[in-house]
Amino acid sequence: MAGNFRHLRIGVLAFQGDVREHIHVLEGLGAQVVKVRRPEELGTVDALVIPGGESSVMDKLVRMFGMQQPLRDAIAAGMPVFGTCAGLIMMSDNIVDAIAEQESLGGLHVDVRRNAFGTQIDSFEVQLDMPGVTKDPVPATFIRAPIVERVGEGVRVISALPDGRIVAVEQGNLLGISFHPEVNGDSRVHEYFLGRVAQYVTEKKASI
Ligand SMILES: NC(=O)CC[C@H](N)C(=O)O
Repeated sequence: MAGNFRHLRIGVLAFQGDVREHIHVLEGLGAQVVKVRRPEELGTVDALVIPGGESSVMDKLVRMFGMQQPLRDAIAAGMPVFGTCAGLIMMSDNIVDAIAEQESLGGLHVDVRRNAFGTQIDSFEVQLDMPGVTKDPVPATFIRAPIVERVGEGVRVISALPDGRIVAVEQGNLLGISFHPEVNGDSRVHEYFLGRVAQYVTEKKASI
């Protein structure tokens, strides 16, 4: 394992979705992990993971628990956030096919399309190049996955499928990925994120 992440306190937004899988990978990398459902819990973490699941349900729960504004504030304040699949949808400024009343948190300047590969049968796994994130390709599992249809200012495309569809982006401290790096027993994408968080925490301390 490359970094030492013991000093990092990582929140996983724990309303819905594959919370447990993310916790497993993050703890395996040595980070302290807490489930986040309340503003007080969000206030204790260095960074946040928004898991995969169902974005419309997650959105409802986020609003019901009074977490929409605190999460928007945290993103605006520069907190590193890593969203996978539904998590990417939650971070996006615009959901082109949002279901009625569905809102996102926004912050990540992209347009995203939900279920872009069709329905459940269109779950698949590929080996994906992620230059700048990992040296070798990562196994990427797509489950009713979204794609990024437009990237705005300051957004870097990290990975695209061979046909050009964008499946991973980064904008400052925000990392959004269409697939599920937490389900393959491969922790390299999380390790990359924790490396970014470590850098952020060091810079934040230096500026105080
Ligand atoms: N695996 C996933 O997170 C699927 C995302 C789901 N299709 C949504 O719209 O939220």
